[in-house]
Amino acid sequence: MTKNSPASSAQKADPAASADSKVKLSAEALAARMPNGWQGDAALIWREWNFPTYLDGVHFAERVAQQAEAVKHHPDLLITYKKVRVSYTTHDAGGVTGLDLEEAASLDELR
Ligand SMILES: C[C@H](O)[C@H](O)[C@H]1CNC2=NC(N)=NC(=O)C2=N1
Repeated sequence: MTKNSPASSAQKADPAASADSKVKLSAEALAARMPNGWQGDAALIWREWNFPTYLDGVHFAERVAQQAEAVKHHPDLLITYKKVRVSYTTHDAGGVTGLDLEEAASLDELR
């Protein structure tokens, strides 16, 4: 691929397409690439957000779910009072992949 060639249509259409969702990351690779604010291990990564109201958390979870459906990569969502925990793993790979990291890093803008 030459330097100036445009990204493939698949990458433009589906940003998650660029992240490898097939290969489970090693613990070392994961430690080096863990997105800010996230924690976990090679099996699963998670992060919690606090909200002023319960419904603010529910609406955040809805935005996360909408994005998940768009990219066909679905986190677990635990909605509790004024708090939401999002957990990512790639079921098809048996653990955390680059796609999980990419999706996790993107959620701050949905807050
Ligand atoms: C066909 C469909 O895209 C796949 O089953 C997707 C759905 N959402 C998914 N979400 C997650 N977290 N892991 C997967 O392996 C996965 N696979």
